[in-house]
Amino acid sequence: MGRRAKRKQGEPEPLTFLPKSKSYKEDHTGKKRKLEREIDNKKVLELLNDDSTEFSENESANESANESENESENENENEIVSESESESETDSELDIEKKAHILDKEKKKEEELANAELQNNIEQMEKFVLPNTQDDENENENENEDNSDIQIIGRRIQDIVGVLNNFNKLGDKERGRSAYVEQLMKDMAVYYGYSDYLLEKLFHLFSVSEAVEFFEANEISRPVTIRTNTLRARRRDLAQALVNRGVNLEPIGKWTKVGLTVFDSSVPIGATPEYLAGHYILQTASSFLPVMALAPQENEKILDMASAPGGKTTYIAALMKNTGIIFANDSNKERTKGLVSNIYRLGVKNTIVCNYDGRQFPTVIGGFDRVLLDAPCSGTGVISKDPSIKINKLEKDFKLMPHLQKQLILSAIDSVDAKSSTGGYIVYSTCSVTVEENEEVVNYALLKRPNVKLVETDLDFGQDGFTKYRGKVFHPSLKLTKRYYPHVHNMDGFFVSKFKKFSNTFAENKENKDTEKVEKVKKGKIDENNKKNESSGKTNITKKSRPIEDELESLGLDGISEDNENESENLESDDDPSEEGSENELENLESDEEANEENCNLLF
Ligand SMILES: C[S@@+](CC[C@H](N)C(=O)[O-])C[C@H]1O[C@@H](n2cnc3c(N)ncnc32)[C@H](O)[C@@H]1O
Repeated sequence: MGRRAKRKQGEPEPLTFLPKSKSYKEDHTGKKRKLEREIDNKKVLELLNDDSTEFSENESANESANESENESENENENEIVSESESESETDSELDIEKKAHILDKEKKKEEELANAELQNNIEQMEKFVLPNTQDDENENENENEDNSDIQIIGRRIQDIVGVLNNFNKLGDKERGRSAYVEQLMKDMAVYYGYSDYLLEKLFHLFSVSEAVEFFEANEISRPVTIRTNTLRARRRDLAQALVNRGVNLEPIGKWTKVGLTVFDSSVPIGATPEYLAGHYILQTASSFLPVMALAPQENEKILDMASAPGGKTTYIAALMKNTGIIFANDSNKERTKGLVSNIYRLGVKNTIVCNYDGRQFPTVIGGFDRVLLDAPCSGTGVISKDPSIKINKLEKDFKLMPHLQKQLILSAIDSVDAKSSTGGYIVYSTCSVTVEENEEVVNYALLKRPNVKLVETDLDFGQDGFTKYRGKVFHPSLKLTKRYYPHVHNMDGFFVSKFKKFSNTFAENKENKDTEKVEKVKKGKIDENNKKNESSGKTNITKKSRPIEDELESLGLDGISEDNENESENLESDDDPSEEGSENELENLESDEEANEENCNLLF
């Protein structure tokens, strides 16, 4: 296990020599932050007044917990509030703006001082020589008897970064920049406790300074965030109820009207009456993004292809106001239990839970208006939550996982009806930041399915996806995909892409189609089924006019309803093709490794 999986007492301080990105610094100011939050709770609630439109009118407000006041009273209250809203908002905004200005000034000053100090350090630094021999190491250790190895490595990381930031002046030209970078990666792998393989993979996503920020951010937990379940509550009412229970919170940011950041709480946030009544779900901020990009509409038919434990499914249901129908699928039967319980708790009534291998979906049911594929992934965006990823993910995983992801993405595309009057969209997301699991998978889908194109995610922040990476060149539209990083956005690392399917056939690109057929024959049964459909010029699309009930009956699935106590048992029927779960699925993929290698090279 990594030596720095969790910072312990006596361990060296975080590497603070680099000016931190704005959002990162803002959100990790500890005690000072907490005091500010306590003063501002009233203002937060005032600012939340405009949330009233969020609540689904279809649901009874009587289901609310303690704050279940008469709904019409609430409506009247809202009207009154909205009359005076602009005035009070302006006042509070002005107040907040003033504070923000003061904070901005302080921050600027701090950054200037930090930069000056950094420059000073660089200038005063003697010419740094890379550690060469064991003797050098021993010498260092003797000089700093009090210091542990890890502290020495920490300091060396700082030194090397200093040199690399001013290589002309401080670097040894003969040895070259790459020798320093190599040493830096070795040291960082030890310091942060990563396998050399993963550290290198992640390191190359960033500039040197940014890489250190990324690895540092992975040592710190992200803020706890919750999503208001608008099927059962308004954010403002929820915030008020939680503040009354001693919870210190504020809206996550302007980009979401349903999210709240919880700074601290005198009650367990996963066991409040509001939680048990389904007014909110604990959900990381970046998990909101794929659903926002999907933009589900009321009365649509939507597939959530890899859905357990249901954070995104239940958000989709809320945006659809419990209308239409969602197929929430997951190949892992065990995990569907959590999905079912979230669906019940949050009052979702438009969702069917099913348990197929997502790669089979086009042979099961098709004709979806939208499909979300929140794909299984290596989890390199959530290392702060699961530090075991630092050493557990092997080279093999970064071949097998993209292989599965590529099969799933084609299946997701084939499950959508391009003729949908309201949709025809596919969102592909992962909580990983590696290029193999993101841009390469999307690029592969574009190549294999010329009947789709990438479109804007409509997410108003995030970094653009890579159009080239370490010698590989992707389709220029990859720029439309979005990347999220812990050190930049103070949320889990995430990737979001959105496709529009504009045709149910893909005869346009004959060359690709032929290549694809050959590969499909290689791959066997599932793809044989697809091939039959393709030769008829169609992807697998169930007629949309067919009543949902018939479709469900033919699948042996009934809707989840409160009347049917045995529902989840029924859903775990024995015709599940993927009982063994994702571990074994990946094992099975090994025989296809050759084909995978081939696919990885198919770049635009
Ligand atoms: C990232 S998690 C999904 C999280 C979920 N979307 C949410 O927001 O709560 C990926 C899921 O994919 C499932 N999975 C793995 N292989 C699959 C496959 N071949 N078909 C369908 N689901 C699969 C895993 O069981 C896991 O629950």
